Amino acid sequence: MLSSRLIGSALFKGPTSLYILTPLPRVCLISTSRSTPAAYPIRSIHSGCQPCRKWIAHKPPSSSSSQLPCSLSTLSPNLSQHDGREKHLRTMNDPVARTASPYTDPSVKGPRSHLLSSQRPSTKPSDMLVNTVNKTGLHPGGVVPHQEHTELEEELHEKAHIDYNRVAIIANPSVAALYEDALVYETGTAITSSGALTAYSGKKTGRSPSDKRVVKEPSSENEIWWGPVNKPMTPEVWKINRERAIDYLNTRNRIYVVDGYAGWDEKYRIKVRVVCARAYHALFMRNMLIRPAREELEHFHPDYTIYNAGSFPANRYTEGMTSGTSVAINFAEKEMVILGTEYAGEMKKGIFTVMFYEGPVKHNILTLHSSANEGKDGDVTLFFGLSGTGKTTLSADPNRALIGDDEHVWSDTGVFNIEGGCYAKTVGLSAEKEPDIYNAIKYGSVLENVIFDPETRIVDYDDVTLTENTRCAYPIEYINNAKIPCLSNNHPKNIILLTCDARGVLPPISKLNSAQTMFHFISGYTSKMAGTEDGILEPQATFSSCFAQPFLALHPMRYAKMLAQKIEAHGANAWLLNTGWVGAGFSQGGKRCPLKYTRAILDAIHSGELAKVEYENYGVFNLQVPKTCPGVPDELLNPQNAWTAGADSFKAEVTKLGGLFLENFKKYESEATDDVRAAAPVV
Ligand SMILES: Nc1ncnc2c1ncn2[C@@H]1O[C@H](COP(=O)(O)OP(=O)(O)O)[C@@H](O)[C@H]1O
Ligand SMILES: C=C(OP(=O)(O)O)C(=O)O
Repeated sequence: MLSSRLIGSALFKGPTSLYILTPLPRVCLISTSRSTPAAYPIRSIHSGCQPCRKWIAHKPPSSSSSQLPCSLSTLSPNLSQHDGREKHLRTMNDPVARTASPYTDPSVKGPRSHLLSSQRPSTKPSDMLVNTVNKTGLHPGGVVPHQEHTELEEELHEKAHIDYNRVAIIANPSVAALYEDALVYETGTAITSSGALTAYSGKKTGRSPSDKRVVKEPSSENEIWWGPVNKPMTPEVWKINRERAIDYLNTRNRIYVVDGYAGWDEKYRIKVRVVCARAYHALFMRNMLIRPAREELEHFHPDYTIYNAGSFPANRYTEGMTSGTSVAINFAEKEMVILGTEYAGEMKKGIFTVMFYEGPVKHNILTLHSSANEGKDGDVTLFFGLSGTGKTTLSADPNRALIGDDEHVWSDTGVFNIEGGCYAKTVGLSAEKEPDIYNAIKYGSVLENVIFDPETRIVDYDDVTLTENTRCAYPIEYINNAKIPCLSNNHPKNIILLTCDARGVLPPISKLNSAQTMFHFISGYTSKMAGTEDGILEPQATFSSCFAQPFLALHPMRYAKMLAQKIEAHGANAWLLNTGWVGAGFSQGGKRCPLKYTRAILDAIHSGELAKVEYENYGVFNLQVPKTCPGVPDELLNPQNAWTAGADSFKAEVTKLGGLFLENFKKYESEATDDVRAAAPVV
């Protein structure tokens, strides 16, 4: 029978855990997995119960269940009859393999096992409970007066005053453990029919660029591109916000730590630690960072740390705060603090900004807001583009190996991905149109803000009730033809500047000369699509230099000049590809260029066929437009021929857009060369 204090009304087992439902409104979660390096402290989930803070140690498979803390054998006499299953639980691997070195040997100890003390605490049940005091019926676990800490815990305590005696620090947990915690503690989480965890990010369902701040401090002050993208924060305000975030984390019963790398090239990668309050955020970053081998987690000391206290607001009365949201980066302290937004994309884009700073400043390498893939003969294509222009969709190509979907670096030896995962938009997703992405949404993936059927848990990807910006984050190896490690030693052969022109006047594809490439890279024109940024509800013309303005740490011309040098040195072909509206604009009854045509254009670029066809000049923008392209109707290729909303409106729209380009370029004109200035539209 169950121990009288823990007698429960029901008992069920998950893959790594034993749940004891007690008559009180509480659930006790006892990890039974001794193969999972991130073993949990035994603690009750409801807020009032003092945790039993002994770890379940990793035992060799031969050890009997009686050696488990709290003696599972006395809790359930039937357990011994399930030896086979127990053995399976003990040896079960984390189903989402670590990219670098899949962890297959259960005797390999994870970071949890690395206690600072030479003596591991006893796991004998009698010893385990002896040290607890003040046990009551309400708090049967009592209080543990003393405990030892892992290296990781000591580091968090020292650097950030994380109260490791009160808060359970769950370091690098398994996917299963994160699922369980998210489901138990976080409103709006569920498992969908395909096995993904779906989470709700609360009020903020997109990034908050106007709440981003960079700490103004001597080491980086002269490098940063100060202005609306990088608004300064004083070191004093930084301290206040950081303390507020840490105070919040210290009020939690459990916090999560995820360690990983940013950058697949070992020479340039940075070590990142995420400290957060939500299991959903931990799983998101586990997917998005490069997952280190288990042994590398043993003594992982981060270069950069993110403190994500997104469920707690910034104090609006703190100097310089314009809302309850604050996303702040400190390049001197190498830290990032998030308050007042639970949108997970802030973390990945924060690390991206770090790479936009560290890449050029420290290593003279070029950080790119682009996806990348590689053909069978090793030819690399980069797809630059702002949010929603098609980086993720178009880089997932059954004929080409995926290097990455969003963030890359062009170094002197080739191209490497910064991330270990992809963050795909799921609005309108279907198995037919985007099979690679659709099939990647499975166990281990994190869906964000989607709507699902309460009975079947089938997701309706067309339902935008919570946001247009529904997303899924999955490890890159979930894409079948991902190239792992995600890098190429070849320099790009094709550079594709993606734009999503909601006016419908830019051609679906144009060939660019090098001056035009620089002009369009510096301009970074697209229509901002609804959703990804807070407050954008319909397409809006925007110019975002280097197709990455919200993430740039340095002046755009620094990146542009580096790109010009690289294109010249390596002789890449460049193209402007409009994935936006054809036939007419968004408001005039046009439609988005069907994906099949965009894909046909890319196939023709990669096969070399498009380079061989006849071209014509497209006025105002002076772009070279192909007259034909295999798999695409001829009339679609020239917007003037495709236009259905009347010749006058076409002329007006082209002229208007040309004017917007000219107006925007004024701020870069003084630094541009004559040929780049001459590549501007003529209106
Ligand atoms: N012709 C097209 N090319 C690319 N994407 C398209 C096209 N038509 C519609 N889309 C949709 O636009 C969105 C592009 O988003 P995504 O690929 O995630 O962009 P990014 O990675 O650049 O943010 C996807 O939802 C995709 O299905
Ligand atoms: C996650 C983002 O990037 P993208 O939309 O390009 O995937 C974002 O801009 O918030």
